[in-house]
Amino acid sequence: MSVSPVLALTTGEPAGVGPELAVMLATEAPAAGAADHRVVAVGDPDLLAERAAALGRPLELVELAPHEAPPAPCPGRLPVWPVPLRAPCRPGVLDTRNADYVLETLDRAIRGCRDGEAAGLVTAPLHKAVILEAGHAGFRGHTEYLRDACGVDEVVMMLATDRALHAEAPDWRGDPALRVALATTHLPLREVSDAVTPERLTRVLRILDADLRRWFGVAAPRIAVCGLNPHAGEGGHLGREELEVIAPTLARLRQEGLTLDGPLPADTLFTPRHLAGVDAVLAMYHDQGLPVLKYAGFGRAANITLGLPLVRTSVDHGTALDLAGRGEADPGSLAVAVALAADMARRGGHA
Ligand SMILES: NC(=O)c1ccc[n+]([C@@H]2O[C@H](COP(=O)([O-])OP(=O)(O)OC[C@H]3O[C@@H](n4cnc5c(N)ncnc54)[C@H](O)[C@@H]3O)[C@@H](O)[C@H]2O)c1
Ligand SMILES: N[C@H](C(=O)O)[C@H](O)COP(=O)(O)O
Repeated sequence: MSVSPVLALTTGEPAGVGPELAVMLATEAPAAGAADHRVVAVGDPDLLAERAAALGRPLELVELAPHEAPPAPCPGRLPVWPVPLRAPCRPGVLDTRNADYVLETLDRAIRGCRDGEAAGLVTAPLHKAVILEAGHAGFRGHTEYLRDACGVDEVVMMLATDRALHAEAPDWRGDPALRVALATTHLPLREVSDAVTPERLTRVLRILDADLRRWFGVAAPRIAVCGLNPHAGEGGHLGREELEVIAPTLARLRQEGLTLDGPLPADTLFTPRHLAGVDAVLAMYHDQGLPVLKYAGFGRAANITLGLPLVRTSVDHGTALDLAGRGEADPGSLAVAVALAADMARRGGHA
């Protein structure tokens, strides 16, 4: 009999919606047919109790000692790996004193995955600017932090709509399936062109191909690759990255056996005819790919970090400071992120 995987859920920026989304998830009955798993929140128990009270949701918080097994899942009960806040927190009000708290929750969860306490990591949103303003120069996001913490050279950010999570369901009638991976992640636009190198594209596409097989059960991935420039460079008249970098790299990788379309003009790639039969799209930069994905499935999509030695998923949204503490944020993406992490853990995680 398979044991239900334990997932560590970091509750993210304490002034954002993360803590209350964790409360919502813990107090709602799982959807029929939902994957079997046990969630352990990583954060300040008093903060979670406060948000549960504000939402009027009774919640029993069970503080776990290191390596203590969480109890069986039960709506209204939330096991916690406790990490204390550094300063009192009001919803919607950022405080640089809590930046180290956010990073400590992540470190605790990473340690838990490495030590076999958890089979995967799910992250609620953090606020990048407050971490930078607290003095963590160079901080870019969870994705890059996990890359460095795990000591790997490259990771790939991919967001997927929940249709993609049910690829095996032939009667699905929901949003179109879409998986969008990024060649570059949190970079100012003026640095993107220099970052699109043959070396980076090669690493990213190899990881994407391998992890679609490993985590998503895609036997022979077909990946559509965007150009960088309008009309994929218009034959070199609107930029030469397609001719000099992207196309030659794709040609080399095809010889390795990867199935790659492109480079294709990004404006028409995201249309049903071009997406038919495609398992993932590789966009060259953040706002080339993610607006399309979020238009198709905001609130029903998850963010996955590929290329790590551990399972990591996240929500498709940020800290939503404007909604924090009001109980109005949609927990849909967090539910998808948790279900996907459980699925990935079953396919090949650690614990
Ligand atoms: N996974 C993550 O950690 C993650 C993801 C995206 C953004 N961020 C960070 O979050 C911070 C704020 O970013 P932003 O303002 O660009 O994006 P945001 O997603 O926080 O907010 C954008 C809009 O979406 C709405 N929204 C967000 N989540 C929602 C939810 N669950 N239900 C209903 N509406 C929701 C907000 O109210 C807002 O109107 C930034 O620091 C950003 O870097 C973190
Ligand atoms: N780029 C992501 C998004 O727009 O949803 C987001 O900022 C998350 O990044 P990390 O998971 O790296 O924090």
